[in-house]
Amino acid sequence: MKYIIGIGGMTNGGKTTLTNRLIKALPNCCVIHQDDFYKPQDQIEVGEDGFKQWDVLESLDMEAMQNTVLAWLNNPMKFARTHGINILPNSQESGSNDTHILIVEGFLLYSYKPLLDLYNRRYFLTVPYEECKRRRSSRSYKVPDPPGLFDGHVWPMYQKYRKEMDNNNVDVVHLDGLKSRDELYRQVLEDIQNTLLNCS
Ligand SMILES: Nc1ncnc2c1ncn2[C@@H]1O[C@H](COP(=O)(O)OP(=O)(O)OP(=O)(O)O)[C@@H](O)[C@H]1O
Ligand SMILES: NC(=O)c1ccc[n+]([C@@H]2O[C@H](CO)[C@@H](O)[C@H]2O)c1
Repeated sequence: MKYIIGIGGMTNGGKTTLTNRLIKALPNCCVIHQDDFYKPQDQIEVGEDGFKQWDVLESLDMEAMQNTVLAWLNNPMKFARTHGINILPNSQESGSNDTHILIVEGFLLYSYKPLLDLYNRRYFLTVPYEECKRRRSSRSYKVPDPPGLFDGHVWPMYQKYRKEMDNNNVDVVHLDGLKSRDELYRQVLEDIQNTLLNCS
């Protein structure tokens, strides 16, 4: 069986941290990071607000990301091999040989319709505004945030896409990013294991 798990949510919600723990624990598990599909910097438009529009869907090559997901679906073993992932089961559970899991991690996962129905489970990590801003201020992205980006672009775009997701009633499991890394890991691992049981 093949399962696709979405680890979505706001910037600095803790998606990458959680994902890195999960891939170590799950059998035959591959990962796709949405950030790897950013268009080249010179193709990121400057908005009316004067900021480069890093936090809009158009800045990502979502077709390329979709094709990567489809490549995994078509042949998870080959995908794992070509991405340097050890495909031997790292779990002692019986049957894990037939279980293939793909984790897709990113901040705008559920705003791209063509992929929406492919997820077996969609998680959504959030933290309050102040905590998000605090965590973001200590991060350094490939392109550093210019002054004012968080309040002028990042947060308004989060609110816009979040509203759309809520209005479209996208079925997500909300996760409280203020919980400890261990607690989140235990909660999601258990929930994924239940999802595997229920889907099989
Ligand atoms: N549960 C947690 N509690 C406290 N801090 C956390 C937790 N999870 C992650 N962090 C910290 O928050 C910051 C952001 O974490 P992480 O990179 O996992 O977020 P992200 O959602 O992947 O962000 P982005 O999408 O912007 O790359 C990091 O400094 C990380 O160490
Ligand atoms: N990965 C990048 O190239 C990049 C460059 C500039 C800004 N970002 C930020 O990454 C977050 C998503 O993980 C978004 O909030 C972007 O602002 C990423």
